[in-house]
Amino acid sequence: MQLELNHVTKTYRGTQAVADVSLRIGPGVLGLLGPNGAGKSSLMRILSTITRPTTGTVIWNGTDIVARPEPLRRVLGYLPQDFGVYPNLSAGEFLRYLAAVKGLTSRSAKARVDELLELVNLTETGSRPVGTFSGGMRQRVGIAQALLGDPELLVVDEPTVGLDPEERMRFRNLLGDLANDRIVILSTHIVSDIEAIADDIAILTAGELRRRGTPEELLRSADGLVWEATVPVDAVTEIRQRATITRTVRTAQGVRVRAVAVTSPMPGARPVEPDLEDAYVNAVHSPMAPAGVIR
Ligand SMILES: Nc1ncnc2c1ncn2[C@@H]1O[C@H](COP(=O)(O)OP(=O)(O)OP(=O)(O)O)[C@@H](O)[C@H]1O
Repeated sequence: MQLELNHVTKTYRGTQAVADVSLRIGPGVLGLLGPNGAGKSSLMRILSTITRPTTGTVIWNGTDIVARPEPLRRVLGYLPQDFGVYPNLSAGEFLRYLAAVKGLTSRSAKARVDELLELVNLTETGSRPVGTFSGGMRQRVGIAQALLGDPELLVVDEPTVGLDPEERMRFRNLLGDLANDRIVILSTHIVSDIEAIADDIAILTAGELRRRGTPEELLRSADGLVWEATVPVDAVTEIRQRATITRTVRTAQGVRVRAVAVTSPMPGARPVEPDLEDAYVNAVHSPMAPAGVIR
């Protein structure tokens, strides 16, 4: 099971959304992390064969998905960012409808839908229309529809947008559990969405792959670059001009500032261990790192 992107670019009428991205992806969770507009959705639409790359190739188990999309489509589950539901149908009705569209027989569709409703914890919603569901419940319907065909490749685009913290956590756990024997690609701009479940992280910004590695490798890439100091409130604006601030906490003594910089960016700063948020901010804001892509 391997997905391979070779020098993939995507240009929309003059806007370069994806710039020369090469990646080899195997089983497990790949967290695709990047700010808004980084090109995550464009890349995911390419992987889902919804759109074609402008240049470059995408190879699924040896087959070029642009020339022959069918082998990948048969094993693909996709949850797009703008996933829509038929609001008057119940979760079961909606999923059985999609199963029929996918070509499942009504008997196997019923069994599969019941199994998936159980998996995403929506069995109890009965005949309640999906239109009355919370954001988190709708996203769980979205994941269930992506899993209808028991996909080998599951692509989920910013699935935690609009979820409350508890729903977000449940959703993350569900995705982590699903990754055992398939490739799960999850895009987000929130580091904590992937921190606990991704064993592989790719950071994209302005269409470029800035870093690729395990969480440990990414942490190491920010070693020696993270500083903390408590400073007067009015010093923060000036520090911001010299360093990328990743966190500020008000304390009785002033503001505790955490910042990423090559050298100490403020008086009295002490170096601290980077966390993944620091490593992400460093990857996005620093010029292309000397090491470039980690692997
Ligand atoms: N269909 C399109 N036509 C023209 N420009 C597009 C189209 N889709 C995306 N873009 C542009 O390509 C760039 C990358 O967008 P993309 O949606 O892939 O990024 P993203 O990382 O998913 O961001 P977001 O989280 O905001 O969706 C942006 O500048 C966007 O405006």
